[in-house]
Amino acid sequence: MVALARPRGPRFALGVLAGATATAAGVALLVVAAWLIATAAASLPLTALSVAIVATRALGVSRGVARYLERVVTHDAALRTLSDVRARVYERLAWTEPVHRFRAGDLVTRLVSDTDATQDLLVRGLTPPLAALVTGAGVVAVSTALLVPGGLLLAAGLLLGGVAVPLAAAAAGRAPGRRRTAGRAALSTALVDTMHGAPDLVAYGAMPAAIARVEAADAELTRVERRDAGLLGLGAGASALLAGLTLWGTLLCGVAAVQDGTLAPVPLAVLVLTALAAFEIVAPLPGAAARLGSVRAAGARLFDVLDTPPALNPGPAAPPPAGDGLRIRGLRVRYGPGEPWALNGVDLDVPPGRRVAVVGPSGSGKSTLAAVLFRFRDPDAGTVHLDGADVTAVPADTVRARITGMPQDPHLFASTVRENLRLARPDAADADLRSVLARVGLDPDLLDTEVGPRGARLSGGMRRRLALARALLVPPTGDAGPLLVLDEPTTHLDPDTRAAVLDDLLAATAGRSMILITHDLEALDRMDEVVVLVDGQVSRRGTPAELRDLPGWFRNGLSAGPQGRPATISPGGPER
Ligand SMILES: Nc1ncnc2c1ncn2[C@@H]1O[C@H](COP(=O)(O)OP(=O)(O)OP(=O)(O)O)[C@@H](O)[C@H]1O
Repeated sequence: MVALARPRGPRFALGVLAGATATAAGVALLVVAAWLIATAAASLPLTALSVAIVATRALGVSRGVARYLERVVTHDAALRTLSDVRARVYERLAWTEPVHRFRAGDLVTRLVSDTDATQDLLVRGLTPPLAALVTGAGVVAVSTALLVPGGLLLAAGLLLGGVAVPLAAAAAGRAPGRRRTAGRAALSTALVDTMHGAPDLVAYGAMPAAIARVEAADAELTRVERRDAGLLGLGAGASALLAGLTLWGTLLCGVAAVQDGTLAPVPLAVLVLTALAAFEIVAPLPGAAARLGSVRAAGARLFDVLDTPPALNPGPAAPPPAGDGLRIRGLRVRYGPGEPWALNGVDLDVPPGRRVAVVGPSGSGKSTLAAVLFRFRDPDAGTVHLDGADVTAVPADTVRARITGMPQDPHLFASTVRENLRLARPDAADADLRSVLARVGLDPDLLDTEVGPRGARLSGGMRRRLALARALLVPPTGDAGPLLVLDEPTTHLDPDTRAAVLDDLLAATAGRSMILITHDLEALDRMDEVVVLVDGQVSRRGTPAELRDLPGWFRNGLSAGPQGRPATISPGGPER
């Protein structure tokens, strides 16, 4: 984690310097004040003390200025590091795989709290110990110069308060820190799951159990936090005890030295107040050390996201040449080593302007094909060429500009219809937005309507149509436009709406290259080709009319109708 802050090294060094200056100024202020009071007590003329008086004022001011500078510089460096870390995490998430691997609430915690822990480490765990080291050495040197046993006593006190107590606090805080980080993740996972699934939980009467889970996670976190606070209190108490013991020890040593005549009375006051001030240097360390356990646990969770192997290779920055559409050969994909092939040797051609329907039973690999085309995953074997260029060899965003559409579960953002549409084309004029809404059968006057979280204020049909409108809005890049990949655009719609949406969709996309993944077999007459996928392999391909005459899943599905369509089919059966 510290390595992440390396680019901000000079700023952190300046922060350490400013922190050390602030602490040194605080100690020096007390030392000079002690000398001033003790010397003034000896009734010297006040003018002889003018330098010390000015020094006291200067130290008082410079202490505040240096502390301010330290806070500004270290927080600035830490926040810049944090934004670098966040950018890396978001970039990693854009490669999609962690999104599928982690639960939503857990991922939110990793993104927010665990990333924030980096700041905790840099601001509290890095700068204060280094500043303490620099100032502590200086203070011990001054004390030793005044009285060797006093200096040694102070060194021992500072080592105990600045090293032994923080080490003990770090050891004692390791397990609670881990539990605290895990507890925070458990609470937000339970909360987000409950909020997302609230309608279903209410419908099945499972809400009280879900709330009980949230309460249990909350109670566990509170318990751990309370123990954490106790630990912090113990650390602060131990520091105060050590400070008191060192002060008394120094005083006794100093008084003995004054009686022996080896130390004058004025340096005695300086020595004792130096010891008192010196513990300001190590005071923040036990608290910071006790937090190291949770910082380490948060760092491990953060690197869990950053180290998740990507499902695709981002590719170098070079645009693909314009050309002959999509050409897939021998495509094989699986979701993990040893898992069955979701796609197992698929060939598919979609020349510009051609419309291909991909159908097949549930789990046959249709959405996996869409995921490869949207560049959410890379092929494990085989090739996908778009206009002559291998899609894995060009940046994912370049491919997504030429292959666009609607994933199986499109997301609507809690904003207006206009803003949801502009996601696809930020510079689209209202006239374009109205026209695309009309094309998918939505009222063009809806532009300013708030759709609610995940489009909750729209009907299911309207949500689907809005997502379709967004897919259709992507600017065309050639005559046939970008290849449109629509993954079940009519799912969740009632049969009448489904037919109407498909009709509107096919009319609105006339002349455009398209892959339509669907379970609506009746409406495919306007498609140029139908490809039937079964168990990740192409079992039949042809025009809708040809397939209607061939035995197999397509003909069975058509005769069974929308309600009776077979969900699965045996892999080796004669009806493939
Ligand atoms: N994220 C994932 N992790 C692991 N396996 C997955 C994942 N997504 C899909 N699969 C598996 O890959 C296979 C193909 O799934 P896919 O979603 O592509 O099928 P589909 O034809 O789109 O199904 P449906 O018509 O039900 O949407 C299935 O066996 C499925 O269990």
